[in-house]
Amino acid sequence: MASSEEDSTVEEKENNKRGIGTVARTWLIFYNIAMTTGWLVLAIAMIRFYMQKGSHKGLYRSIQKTLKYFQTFALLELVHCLIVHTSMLVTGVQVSSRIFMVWFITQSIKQIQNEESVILFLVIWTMTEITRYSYYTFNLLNHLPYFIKWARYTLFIILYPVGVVGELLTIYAALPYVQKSGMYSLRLPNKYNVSFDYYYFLLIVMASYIPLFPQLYFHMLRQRRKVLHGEVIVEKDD
Ligand SMILES: CCCCCCCCCCCCC[C@@H](O)CC(=O)SCCNC(=O)CCNC(=O)[C@H](O)C(C)(C)COP(=O)(O)OP(=O)(O)OC[C@H]1O[C@@H](n2cnc3c(N)ncnc32)[C@H](O)[C@@H]1OP(=O)(O)O
Repeated sequence: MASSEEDSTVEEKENNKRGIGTVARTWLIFYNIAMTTGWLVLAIAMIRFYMQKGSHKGLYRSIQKTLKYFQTFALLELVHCLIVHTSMLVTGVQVSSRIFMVWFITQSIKQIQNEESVILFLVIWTMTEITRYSYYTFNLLNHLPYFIKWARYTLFIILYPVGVVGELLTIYAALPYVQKSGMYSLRLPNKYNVSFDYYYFLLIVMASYIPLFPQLYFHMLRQRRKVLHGEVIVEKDD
């Protein structure tokens, strides 16, 4: 009895430290378990597909539903910024670039779905998200194994740039199809009198990785120093 009271006091103290209430904490635990499970299902589906077919061709098609579902669900992370200590700007860039890759590139341009680069970013995203969501879950439960904490704040050093390479190569592979089909583009003359060229938009998106990706990467390096080495870091307000 005494011990369970002590446990709940420790838990309350941890929650107070994070500044989140019981309802928010319960929701986050549910969300993080659901997301860990989703990305684990994706990992198993990819491994099974590759073992059965011996090729990556058709892999994206076979997992697209699960991917779309769980990556889109991650939009909720923008709402979570209101309850956890995280930057809305950093989260916004991260989530929107992923949604963009799934819906406006890979899903929209069927011809590129069998590119190796698609498998590259899918594998990298999957490894990252299984680690990240299991870290959040165990952390919220106050039972965080050190290796998960270490993996969360170390694997990204390699996974982040490799994931970016996969994404950029995929957008690059999409360019000729976008140019040829004129998809999502609006040519003049039209009744709105505006023009939009998705091909050039994609070139701008690719170029925007140059200023934006280092911000995300250095943010994670600062988080690493804070969490693994206990450094006190003063972040600028977003
Ligand atoms: C419309 C066209 C748009 C085009 C835009 C083009 C932009 C191009 C640049 C973008 C490039 C991105 C490429 C990317 O997609 C490639 C990859 O992802 S490759 C795979 C490798 N990736 C990673 O390793 C991802 C790393 N990124 C992240 O982890 C997050 O996304 C990030 C938002 C960067 C994390 O930042 P955050 O500040 O949240 O860090 P922490 O995880 O340390 O969390 C801080 C505190 O918040 C608590 N927290 C956060 N979320 C939760 C949650 N769900 N549940 C519970 N708690 C949560 C966390 O515990 C920390 O709290 P405390 O400090 O109290 O412990």
